Amino acid sequence: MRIPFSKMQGAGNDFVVLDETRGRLGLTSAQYRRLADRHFGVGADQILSVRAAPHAGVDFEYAIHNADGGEVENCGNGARCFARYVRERGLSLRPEVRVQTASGVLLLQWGNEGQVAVDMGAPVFEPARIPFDAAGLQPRPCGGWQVWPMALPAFEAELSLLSMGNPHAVWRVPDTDTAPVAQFGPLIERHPRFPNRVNVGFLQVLGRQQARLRVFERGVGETLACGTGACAAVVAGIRHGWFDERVEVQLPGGALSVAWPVSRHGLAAPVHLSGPAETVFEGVIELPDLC
Ligand SMILES: N[C@H](CCC[C@H](N)C(=O)O)C(=O)O
Repeated sequence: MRIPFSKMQGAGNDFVVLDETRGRLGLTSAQYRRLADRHFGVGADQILSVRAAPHAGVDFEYAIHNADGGEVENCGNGARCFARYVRERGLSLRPEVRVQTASGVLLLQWGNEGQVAVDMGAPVFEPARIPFDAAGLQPRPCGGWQVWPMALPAFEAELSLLSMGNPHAVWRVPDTDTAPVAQFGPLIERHPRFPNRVNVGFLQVLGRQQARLRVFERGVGETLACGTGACAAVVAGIRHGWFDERVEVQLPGGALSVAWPVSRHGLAAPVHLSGPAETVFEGVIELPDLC
């Protein structure tokens, strides 16, 4: 199957974007994996599928598949690339675009110098909705929980858990350069208390409006940036009292800006994410039938 695609990136988090506005391609999980493969395919952290609006309340639908082929609920960097994609292709010239994802509706707004702002919706803290199995655990103050990763010597960390439509665990570390991302990222990602697995953020607080972050993403591994991960880290830090309500987050691939106006709207306040989104190249791939 010959498939045209756009290769895009937001702060180094990279995507293959497919136009399914005239009908679905019907790809299998194995075909999504092949598209994401950096040796046998195009190479990407996620595959984004742009689809026609499923109902009158939104302008488009957007499906997200991780490099492991699994479909997921949300992608913040992908949402900004989505906005650029539909604008560059003339699919929408509106300054604001409403997009249905598997976890809800995102509002995308064009900013200056190619920046795109996304209303990512409100964070969710109830364990059952993250989801997180909290049986036998007492919540620590400010939303932090204590989790013991399995098959490890006495290892214990306080992880702040929340959902941005997709599940996140945030671990504050003294220095992201020395954070145990490769060692503990996969173990926490697959911890049995996370029935849908989890994205793992390693957060360094630089000041009340500055942070550094590395993210071991569910279904991918460490990426150069994670938009929902930046949102989760800032929300957790605000709840802990470490941050003001707008934070610049430095990730290995670039900077993202996150705001959560919780003092005005409470915990149900929407999280706003803004940052870059660029098209790297266009291409066509001959994709084999893979089951
Ligand atoms: N790996 C994530 C999806 C992509 C999130 C990330 N690329 C972003 O920008 O939010 C998950 O499994 O929930």
